[in-house]
Amino acid sequence: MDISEIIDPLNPAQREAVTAESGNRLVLAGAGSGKTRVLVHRVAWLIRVEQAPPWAILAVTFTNKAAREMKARIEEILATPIGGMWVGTFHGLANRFLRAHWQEAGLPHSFQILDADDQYRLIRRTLKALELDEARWPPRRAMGFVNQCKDEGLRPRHLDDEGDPYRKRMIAIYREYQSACERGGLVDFGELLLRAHEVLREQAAVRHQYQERFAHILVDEFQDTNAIQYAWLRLLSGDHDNLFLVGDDDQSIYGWRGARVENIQSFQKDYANTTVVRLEQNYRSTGNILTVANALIAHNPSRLGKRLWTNDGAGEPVRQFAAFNELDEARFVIERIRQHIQVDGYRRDECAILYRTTAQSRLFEEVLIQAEIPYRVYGGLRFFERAEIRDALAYLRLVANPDDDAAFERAVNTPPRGLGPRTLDLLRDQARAAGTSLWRAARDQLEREALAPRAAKALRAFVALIEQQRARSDRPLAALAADLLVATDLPGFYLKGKDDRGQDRVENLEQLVDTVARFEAETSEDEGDAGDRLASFLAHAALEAGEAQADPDADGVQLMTLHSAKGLEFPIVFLVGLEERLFPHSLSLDDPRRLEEERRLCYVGMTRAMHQLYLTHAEKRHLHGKETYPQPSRFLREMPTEPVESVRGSRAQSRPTPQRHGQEADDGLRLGQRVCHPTFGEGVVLDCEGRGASARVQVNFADAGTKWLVLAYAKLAPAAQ
Ligand SMILES: Nc1ncnc2c1ncn2[C@@H]1O[C@H](COP(=O)(O)OP(=O)(O)OP(=O)(O)O)[C@@H](O)[C@H]1O
Ligand SMILES: [Mg+2]
Repeated sequence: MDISEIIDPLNPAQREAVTAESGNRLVLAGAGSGKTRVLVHRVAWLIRVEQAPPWAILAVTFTNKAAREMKARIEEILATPIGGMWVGTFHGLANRFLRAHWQEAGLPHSFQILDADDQYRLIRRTLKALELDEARWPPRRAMGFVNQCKDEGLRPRHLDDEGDPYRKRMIAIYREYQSACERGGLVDFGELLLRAHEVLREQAAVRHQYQERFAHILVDEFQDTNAIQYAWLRLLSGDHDNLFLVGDDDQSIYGWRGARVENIQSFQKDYANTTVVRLEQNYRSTGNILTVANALIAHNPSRLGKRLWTNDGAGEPVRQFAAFNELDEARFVIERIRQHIQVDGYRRDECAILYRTTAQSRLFEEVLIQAEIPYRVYGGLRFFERAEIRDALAYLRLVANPDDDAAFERAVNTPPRGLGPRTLDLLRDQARAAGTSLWRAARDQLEREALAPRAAKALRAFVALIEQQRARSDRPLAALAADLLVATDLPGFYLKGKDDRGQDRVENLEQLVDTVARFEAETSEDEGDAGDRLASFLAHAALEAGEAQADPDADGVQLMTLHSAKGLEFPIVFLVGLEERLFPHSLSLDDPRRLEEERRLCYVGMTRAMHQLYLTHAEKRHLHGKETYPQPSRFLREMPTEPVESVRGSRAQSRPTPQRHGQEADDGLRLGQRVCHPTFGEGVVLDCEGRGASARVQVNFADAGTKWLVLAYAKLAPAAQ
């Protein structure tokens, strides 16, 4: 048996983890130390050497993309397909489980997954049904409450209002929302996990079946599991001591969404016989990048403690750039990317721009478009989230399950059918009173001829459209999707629309038909039983909505939030917007625990870089519609000065007259002179450039940090010496 492919690419510590005998293992190790590699090779080892059948292995990844990559990599090592192995995200796996056990779970055969947007709408409808004012009971807060309860495994019946009227109301909203979900056969993301957990907990036969089946359970990014996910793992594993978990407490960045880094400690307590494996050699980043990242994360007090080292050289210094505004920042970044591509020979997709908030991508996109450099954005508006795609999906969902109220609401007047708000309100009232879906209420109203003739005609046409499509459910899915586009005339509606993206939207709709066809071709062998391919496509759409772009192969500069960069690596990384209130985010400033999480997020961002890391911030930025003068991020101050080098980049590009550096400014200010600014207080002149109206000075203010100011507006006065 040839095992060299499995163990040769590993160092001794990794090898030990990969070839370990059965028993619980926790691989606790820093960024880039090969945790994901160990997991992949472990699966290959189990199949090749321990002769574990693929179907006896369950592997959990953090994204669907990571799951696909893991599967591909294992198949490459083993040179054989591994169909039958369960590999996916917790949500994807819970979905798979519930599709197989819908009866035990008390769900309809073709239950529909609600994504975050649908969930939000349903919460709003719930508030309306309860006659609660959104201003007093913000739907986002209610949604957060529901999701948090589900992540902790709590149903309304488990909750006690503790005499608190606010909490009491939230529980009432949760209860009402949940019954609306039950009526429509709808399952939100939290419900997938909770429901799967309940089935395993309460139905011994099912539990035993899976405990027997999964001889090996492996989890990547364990530090970001929440309470219900951990409980789920415990049930699946039973007392088989077959958990192989890898994680890094310094990279726990989803606490705000219920992830519990404490699960790492709980695991060691709950399973006393766990062997902990540590990996300390980093294979990803240069010495300089590691030095700076290690120094930053050392500012977090509560760590399990580990240090990373590398055999590679120190490499380039980490480079820091202070832009004078966000446009200057974007131009600097794009200019550097151009150099790395043209001079150093990097590919575009080897350069990544990472930011804290999605809104930051827009300016980078504009500058990239101007520079004619292709790019791709992760985590922007993804294919399955676009309005036109959601409209088309709403029809598909009604075909799968007409009781899906969220889909009904979306489809019934898109394109407009002349159904007025009064008719719709009437349907909602009827549905609520009778405890049924909007679809049933609509049919009932039509049967009883209770509607005004115009409304009745419009509604009848809508019901007939859906029923006709339902009657022919044996077509291939792509044919169904194409027929629906014709029957609804969504393309015509968008072409006639006022917004100038009509053509774009029509192309997206056409792409949906292709996507459906591809899905069907790819899954026909895998999910054979799915008498319900449509339901499984819709689940796929809902689960994928969180990630992947339409064209995964495009070679473009990569733009993404720090959160979605988790687990990835790029030769060149730009970590941008390192400013107080942006990063760390203003919402985290008052809470030490959230501040630590922001620091971990910064650490995650830095440790994505292999060869070169840039850290940038702007001295002036439009934020929430206001012009602000942010302080550089505290994270910059927490980094050592040594392998960090300040660069003066392409300022020339955004500055009219770059000549005359470092001399005397037009109105006689000297380098090194102390000056006073009405807002920023006292500082020292560091640099001057330009003449006349465009003359600028760089001042290091004692309280406000270093800034470039236009002399004509700056109202600088010489400070008393
Ligand atoms: N023993 C090794 N020899 C050479 N390269 C390695 C070795 N182990 C890991 N690598 C490489 O180092 C990089 C980081 O590995 P990997 O992504 O598995 O780390 P990780 O610990 O999962 O990182 P993260 O914490 O960011 O998820 C990858 O490019 C991987 O191929
Ligand atoms: Mg990893």
